Amino acid sequence: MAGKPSPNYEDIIARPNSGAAKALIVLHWAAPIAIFASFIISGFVAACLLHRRSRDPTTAQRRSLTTILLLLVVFTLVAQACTFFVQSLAQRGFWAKQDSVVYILASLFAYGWMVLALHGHRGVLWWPYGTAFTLAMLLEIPITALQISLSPAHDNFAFYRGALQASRTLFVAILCLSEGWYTLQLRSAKFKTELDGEHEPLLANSANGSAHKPKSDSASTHSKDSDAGSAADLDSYDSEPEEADKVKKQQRERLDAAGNWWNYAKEYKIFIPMLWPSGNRFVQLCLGLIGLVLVAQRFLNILVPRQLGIIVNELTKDNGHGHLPLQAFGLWALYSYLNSRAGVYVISTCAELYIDQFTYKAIGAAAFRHIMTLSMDFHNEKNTGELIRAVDQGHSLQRLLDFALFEVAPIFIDLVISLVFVTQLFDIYMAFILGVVGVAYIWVGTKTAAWSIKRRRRYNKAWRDEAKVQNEAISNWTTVSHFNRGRYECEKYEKTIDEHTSAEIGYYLAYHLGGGAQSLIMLLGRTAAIFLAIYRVSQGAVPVGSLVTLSAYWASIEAPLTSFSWSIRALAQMLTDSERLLQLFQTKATVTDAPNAPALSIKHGEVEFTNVHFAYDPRKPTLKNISFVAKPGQTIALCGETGGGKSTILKLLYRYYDVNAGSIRIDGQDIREVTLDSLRDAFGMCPQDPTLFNVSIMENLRYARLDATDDEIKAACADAAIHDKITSFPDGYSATVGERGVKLSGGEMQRVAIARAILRQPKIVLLDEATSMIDVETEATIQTAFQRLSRSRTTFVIAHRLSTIQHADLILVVQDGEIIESGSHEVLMRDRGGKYRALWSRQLNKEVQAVGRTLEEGEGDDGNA
Ligand SMILES: Nc1ncnc2c1ncn2[C@@H]1O[C@H](COP(=O)(O)OP(=O)(O)OP(=O)(O)O)[C@@H](O)[C@H]1O
Repeated sequence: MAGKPSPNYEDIIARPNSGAAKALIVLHWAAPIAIFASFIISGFVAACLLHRRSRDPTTAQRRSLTTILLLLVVFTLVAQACTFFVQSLAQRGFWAKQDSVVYILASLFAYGWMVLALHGHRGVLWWPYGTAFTLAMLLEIPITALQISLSPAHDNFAFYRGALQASRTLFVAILCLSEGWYTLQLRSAKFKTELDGEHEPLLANSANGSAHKPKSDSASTHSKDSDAGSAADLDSYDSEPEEADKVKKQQRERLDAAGNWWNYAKEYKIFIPMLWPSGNRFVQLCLGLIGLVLVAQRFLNILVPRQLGIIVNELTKDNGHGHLPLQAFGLWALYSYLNSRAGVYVISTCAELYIDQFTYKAIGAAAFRHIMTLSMDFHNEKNTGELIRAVDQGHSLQRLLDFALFEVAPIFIDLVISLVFVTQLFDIYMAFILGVVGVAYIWVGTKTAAWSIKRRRRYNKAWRDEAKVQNEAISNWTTVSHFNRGRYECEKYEKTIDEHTSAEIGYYLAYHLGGGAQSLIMLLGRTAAIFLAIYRVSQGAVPVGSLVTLSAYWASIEAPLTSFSWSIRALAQMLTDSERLLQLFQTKATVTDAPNAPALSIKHGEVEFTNVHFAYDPRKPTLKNISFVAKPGQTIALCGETGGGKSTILKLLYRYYDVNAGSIRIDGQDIREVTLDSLRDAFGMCPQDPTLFNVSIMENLRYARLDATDDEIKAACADAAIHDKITSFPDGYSATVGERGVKLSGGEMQRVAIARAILRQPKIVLLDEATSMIDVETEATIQTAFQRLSRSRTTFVIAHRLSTIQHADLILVVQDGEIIESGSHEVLMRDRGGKYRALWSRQLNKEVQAVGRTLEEGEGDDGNA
């Protein structure tokens, strides 16, 4: 080490070689490090243990008192530093002992950090302060005792330093006591609240809703905001179920606001299987290669500037003698090449490409698979534009693995290496400058990240809103034009663009201002380090090559710090962007396979509904006590007024939803106890409003049975009375149908859907108003195909046109979620007061009136003629 020994060592302390003096040196080095480490570690532990930042009414007062006392501590340190400075000016040859300087500088750093941390958030996490103050008091007392006992007599400067040291110990003791007092106060307040709670009724959310109301505003603030495992959690147990989600959301927001990254990041473990290539040897090899390159880079970062210093030292030694340091230069050239983008970096950048592609596929495929397995309730609520953007933004997680392994880990290693290297090159003061610059740089980076994350969230929301408005207007263009709302939609869209751009500016301003502040810190640090290096060279303490090495090495110091701060911001951005993807993955399908469920086996096709109850919304029952048996091969018709629950019966049979009570069995097997795939494979469904993919008609038809031949598809189309129509299109079966089939008429779409059902040759047929948009003449043709399709297959038909279901084996009349009549057409028609008979007569009346009107119009025309 190149440190200069103290010229007047005895001036500073008496008995320099005594055990007491040695103990003081050890305490000087250890105390600030231990105090700072205890503060950081207990902060980390508190965050992991879900301790919340306290925002109770005493926080402001407690924070002010702690700040004042901490500033007094800082003042004593600054004053002590001044005594050394003034003494070095006043007494020639006086040089402060290194351990005393390190003690003062490092303590300044530790207490200064605590003051800043105290004002970083609205709330304060007090636990780390309590730990650090207790430790500080335990260490400052022996330091004070040793310092005073070792002070030389009649030395004014030593006397002042002793007095300052003693006052600092006093301030730290007051800090300790005040922490203890406030903690006890809070404990007793909390205890009192709990006791009061015992007098409240057990059913907190009683009918009048007043039982759980806080007694006063301050009590409410206290219960919500006090620390660890606090009343916020209790609130969530006591609230109404629908409130629970809201409370959870608020809790999460508080965790965000508290900066509790550990808990926030823990939810992301869901993505680990997508990021870690457990089954892919090649990608694992790529990861291994990157690891090797990282180790090599750590060495090269030091070897290149060190070699330059060696060249300079050789040149200055033999200045003007024509000696060329060829070997040193050759090594420098080799190290520089290896450390360049043409060297070992090529390996890591190529390997990264494969890792990125792996994660891209893993995340994209998993998200898509998850969306496809979600149940109908999710798909009814979803917004397609938002969903697609959530998956897109979720891809930023791709960088997460690179980030964790190849950026964060090397940064810490680089920082430790650089501290050791500059200490070895110069002295502990250089390492101190580096440490302060590093911590200040990272601190500003962290603050900027926290500052910009809120803006980033707003920016993301504005971006999604813009996509949502755009998507809705474009996909509902017909409705927009029906109501001539083009201008209204344009204005609405422009507003969302304005919100998006203003949120974008807010975010990027925060981002760039933070970057500027960090650059300034780096510049100041560099200036201080170079100045110290020049000073040490001018003193002859180190060779000039060390200055050159430091100058060249500074880039290697800056790089990890810059990427650390970038990485924090990138992590914040990645996590924010992927929040929605996380929510998506956390959404569970409500209809799933039971564990080890067998496949459905259909021998006869008997379907039995037993006391089925169901509601989309628990407040309004949709189906009540539905029971019937469909014998194998029978056709069951469902009719009744609109909204009665007919389609819901088919949806339950298809297991779009699970029944709330009762059961549905096929050949004696409860449909909840067989696999969904095997169940749905058994059905051929013709929905009320079929939709088609924007591909050719042929491809749309083949979707029903992927291995169907062209001839089979054409035969099915002929049965569904659509073959001739398709061949009349200019492109025939190759014609594309437009988005969701808009190029086909409603009747044509229905016939394509019928052809699909015929092609599928299912075991059970479900026809939900399959011919509602088809004219009577064509329907008669299709009926023959239906009869063929439903022969020896259990068939369910929903139809409003009763003539189409009169031959059904069993007709169920559904009204307000109940089966009010059942039987064959003949049986139901016999009941004079029955609903079915009434429906028939109403429909017949309508048809007679229509025929009458047609005849009248015909006669009128004849008369006119
Ligand atoms: N996804 C849903 N969420 C909430 N309520 C729904 C949903 N689907 C249908 N409903 C409601 O359930 C009730 C029954 O609807 P369903 O579609 O089964 O009636 P339906 O008898 O088939 O009517 P229609 O003859 O008009 O097709 C209606 O009141 C409807 O508004």
